[in-house]
Amino acid sequence: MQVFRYSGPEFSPYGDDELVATDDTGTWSAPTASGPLDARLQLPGSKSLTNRELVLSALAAEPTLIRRPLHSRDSALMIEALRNLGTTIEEVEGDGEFGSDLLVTPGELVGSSTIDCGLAGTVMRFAPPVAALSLGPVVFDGDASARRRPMRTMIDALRTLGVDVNDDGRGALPFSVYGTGAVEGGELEIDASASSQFVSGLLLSAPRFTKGLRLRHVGEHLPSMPHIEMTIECLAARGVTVESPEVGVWTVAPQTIRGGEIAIEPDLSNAAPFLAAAIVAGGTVTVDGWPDATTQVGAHLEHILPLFGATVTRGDGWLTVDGGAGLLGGKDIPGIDLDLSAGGELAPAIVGLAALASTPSRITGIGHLRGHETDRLAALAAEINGLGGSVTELDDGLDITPAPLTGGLWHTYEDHRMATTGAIIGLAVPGVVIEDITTTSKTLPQFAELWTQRTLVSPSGQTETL
Ligand SMILES: O=C(O)C1=C[C@@H](OP(=O)(O)O)[C@@H](O)[C@H](O)C1
Ligand SMILES: C=C(OP(=O)(O)O)C(=O)O
Repeated sequence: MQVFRYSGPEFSPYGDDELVATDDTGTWSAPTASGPLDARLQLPGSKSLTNRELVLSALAAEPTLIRRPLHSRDSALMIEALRNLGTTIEEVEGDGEFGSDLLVTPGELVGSSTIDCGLAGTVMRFAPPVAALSLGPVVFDGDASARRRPMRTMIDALRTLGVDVNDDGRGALPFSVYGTGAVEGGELEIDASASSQFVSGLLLSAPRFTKGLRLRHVGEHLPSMPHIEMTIECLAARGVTVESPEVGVWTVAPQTIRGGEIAIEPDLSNAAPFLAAAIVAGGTVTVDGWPDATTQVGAHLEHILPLFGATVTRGDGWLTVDGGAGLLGGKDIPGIDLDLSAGGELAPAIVGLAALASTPSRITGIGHLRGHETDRLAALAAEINGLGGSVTELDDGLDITPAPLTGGLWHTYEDHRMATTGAIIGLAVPGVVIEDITTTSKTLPQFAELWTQRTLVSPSGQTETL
């Protein structure tokens, strides 16, 4: 097995032991695959589950041991945020391949701090209701690009609940939450069409509101429903009942949030580029640790990837994608027509595959991706078109027409999923240079290592083309 290491910024040729070409700025020459894969890998924990469990552990009545959590920028920011609010979080030895377990001991919630949200939607939407429960002012800010992400719904929601919030009127970071140690709660209407995380953030803290919460979504769209289901399931596992008397309405009575021991599933959304690699290079990619039942939207890959001609098999704790000969072996990838409103998080990888398809694709229901790490619709269109592709932006999606792609610089817009989408395309298109592969540290710091060492390793143990 060859060893992953950073090397110079120059693109190609890859020496025998130069698996990854990246420099201090994160520039990375995406490896091309030369033959069918036979890869099997494990992935670190789910960002969405880790950050929910961290919040619930901080709000719980007793300590929680979080097993096999994600260690990444987004989880580190959440840990820091909750520590600032009075929670004790210790790293303890665990059995996971990707770092320590976390022992979370809830404390009295205190304010008087500044919380750095980075670019993490989960931190900027889940932590403000916790700050509202704390005593003292809390300033929320983040990366420059985070100041473009929608926050108005949360700011207005907290104000409606009687919490004093000070912002500059843009409905975005930065803002300050003046917690008084308690939130009364009660009836609340919000428009969560820009992000499901507004619903999740409010539901996570709602059991600690004096009167609980009756939350109604009044907007036209509600994206990412599986993520709301995930929130409800995480609460249920801690003994908290959330009722949904009608679609778009949730009620939570004031209840105790239990601690205990919680194991985090692998991040199935981060499995998407690895599984997509089998469709491009051919052969098989297996992800171990695949849960039998899950609320993670990545589970939908089992049904989405066959639309691109793959055979997907799921067994006891694993999922395999078989791409047959693969695009590189002469097998065409069919285009697809898909409403991805439930799984917007998967869209960049799906669009990456669609850009390599032989027939047109239309991906819709993802207008809210304009408020993700970057305007993902604009970014995907610009980067694929920059390589010679033909992508048109729709109000709520993308039209992708087949066109021959050539190598070039793939900009990443500080977006982890832009980087991994460039890697998918780079498997088939020589000369794709990812502007900054370190953006993957947001949810999968090991991406480049796993991509080169685990995915592109042939049965003989030799790394394909590298
Ligand atoms: O609650 C969560 O953990 C998430 C919800 C979704 O957000 P949106 O509803 O804003 O798309 C998803 O895209 C994001 O990556 C994670
Ligand atoms: C939209 C995403 O992240 P966030 O949690 O920052 O919203 C994502 O990971 O695709």
